[in-house]
Amino acid sequence: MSSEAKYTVVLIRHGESEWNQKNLFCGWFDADLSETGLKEAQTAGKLLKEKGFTFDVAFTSVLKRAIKTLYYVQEELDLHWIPVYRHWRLNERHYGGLQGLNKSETAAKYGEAQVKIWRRSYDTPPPALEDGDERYDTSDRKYIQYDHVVVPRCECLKDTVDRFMPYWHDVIVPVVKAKREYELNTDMLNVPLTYLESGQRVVISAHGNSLRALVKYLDNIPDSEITELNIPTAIPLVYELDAKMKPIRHYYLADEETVKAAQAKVASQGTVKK
Ligand SMILES: O=C(OP(=O)(O)O)[C@H](O)COP(=O)(O)O
Repeated sequence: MSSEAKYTVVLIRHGESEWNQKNLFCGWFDADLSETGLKEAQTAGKLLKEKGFTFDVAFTSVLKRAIKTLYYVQEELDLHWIPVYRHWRLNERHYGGLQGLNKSETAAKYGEAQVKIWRRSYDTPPPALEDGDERYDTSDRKYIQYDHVVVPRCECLKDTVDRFMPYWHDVIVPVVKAKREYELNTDMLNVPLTYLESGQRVVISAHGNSLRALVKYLDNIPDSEITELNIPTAIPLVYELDAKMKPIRHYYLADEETVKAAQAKVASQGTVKK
């Protein structure tokens, strides 16, 4: 850790899901990990262990591909006991009317440029789901615990930023700082204070676009440049932060060539297969 760095937060996109494998837009659909994804998650855990990482607290979404990835990381680190907080605010961006469509076929139908706008632009949402569409399920038990409807009809990255960042500021940051006195936002999480005293080393297991939302904020990436950011599956991304939670540096736990190839693979999912 560099000398001015005070905190470390590790981000990890889940391992390959069954829908990643089929190249389908997934979003809030609760796809499972593929066999490959499961192994990727185990490898990520082994790597974290080998590099000497450990965690006090973990955060994840309410989608099983992220929850299971976190579990396999915990398994490798023998950290089954740490508190794990799951929240819909860490979910993947909601892909609306694109959910379940094949990305290459969509590129063949609407053009690669349009698919890139849908996948990577900051504020252009995909088509919205309409009432009666079975993909718009507001009765899902994962979400009915809240006193207002949280299931979106679609989300652009800006929408994802808008619902992820309050959770970062109000829940994750105080836990990272192990601050004992802060305003609990009970709508989002009721963290017992006893956990806060030791809760400094945090791992966040989430999704390609929910992590793009966080990385955009942390690295202050302009809207026009976020289009080029792709986050590969299951390669831990380490952020070292100063006392004010400003990033000092970040790095993937893999060599540059491996990361670039994995990022290019993600980017190419939206191209027409020749
Ligand atoms: O559900 C998805 O993300 P996830 O696999 O990280 O959960 C999306 O289908 C990722 O697709 P994208 O890389 O085209 O934005």
